[in-house]
Amino acid sequence: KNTPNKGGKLSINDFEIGRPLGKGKFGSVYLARTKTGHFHCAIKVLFKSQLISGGVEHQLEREIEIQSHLQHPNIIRLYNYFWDAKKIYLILEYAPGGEMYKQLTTQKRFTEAMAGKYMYEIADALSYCHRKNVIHRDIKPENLLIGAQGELKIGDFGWSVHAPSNKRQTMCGTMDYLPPEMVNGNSHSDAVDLWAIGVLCYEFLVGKPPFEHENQADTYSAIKAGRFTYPDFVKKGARDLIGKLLVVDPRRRCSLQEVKDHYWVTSMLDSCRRAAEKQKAERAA
Ligand SMILES: Cc1nn(C)cc1-c1nc2c(-c3cnn(Cc4ccccc4)c3)c(Cl)cnc2[nH]1
Repeated sequence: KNTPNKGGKLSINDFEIGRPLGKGKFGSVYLARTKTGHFHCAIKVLFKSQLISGGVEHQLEREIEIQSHLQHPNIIRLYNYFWDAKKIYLILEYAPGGEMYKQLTTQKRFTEAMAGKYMYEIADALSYCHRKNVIHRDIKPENLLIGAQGELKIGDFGWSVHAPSNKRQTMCGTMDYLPPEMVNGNSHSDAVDLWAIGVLCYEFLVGKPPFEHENQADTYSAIKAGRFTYPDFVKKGARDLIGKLLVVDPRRRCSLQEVKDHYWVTSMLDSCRRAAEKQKAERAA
């Protein structure tokens, strides 16, 4: 019934639920809007029973704790959460552009301008996280979304649910993004995110990750050796940046600030901004 909620306690009755956006092991994500004000959001519904049988309730607490305190234009906001007898509801920022992974699959690979802009945005988001002592540890296209202005949004802090579409076969537990120190079982630092954005940049430009091999053993050995090759169409500037991130020794990887200041990233960012200006001028004309 549509009685406004009493006493201000937020509940699912304050929202109108729309189509499913993502489905997964522990629950689903729905498009939703508030009954008052029609504010659009994404509601992630998780089943307590499955969280407990999955032994992941503490991970959820940590993810909520982390994501509710992060406020950055390239990170999906966690506005609020509440629960009822059987479920936990996370009220998340809605990203109208959908999943980065789907964009990449459809386009096969991104232009240098798009890849460079995305690299700036994710480096900015991660340096914000690292300043708050948060390591993402799970950067990959499946965990990225696209905002209303086509900007990259880190969509999930370790709680990825699978969208209805069938994702990459190796999706659950793809190890393409694992850095050598994690493959070797060594302790890891925020440098794991540096390695992951090196893999991401390569995949944005090439359409597949650099260490992908038929069998796991070859992927592991390629990662541990930092062994990969570029197709001819990958240009010098991009190779320079990727080469500074895909460094086996985590201490020798370039910093997020160096990614943001990298000559290839800044020149791609400028060309994106010029293209956007031109588009805006044409629309206004
Ligand atoms: C799907 C989809 N298509 N379109 C047009 C918009 C969306 C959309 N989905 C979301 C979603 C959404 C849905 N599922 N998931 C799980 C997930 C997490 C990270 C990457 C991918 C999937 C998140 C969110 Cl939280 C927030 N905003 C979203 N927007």
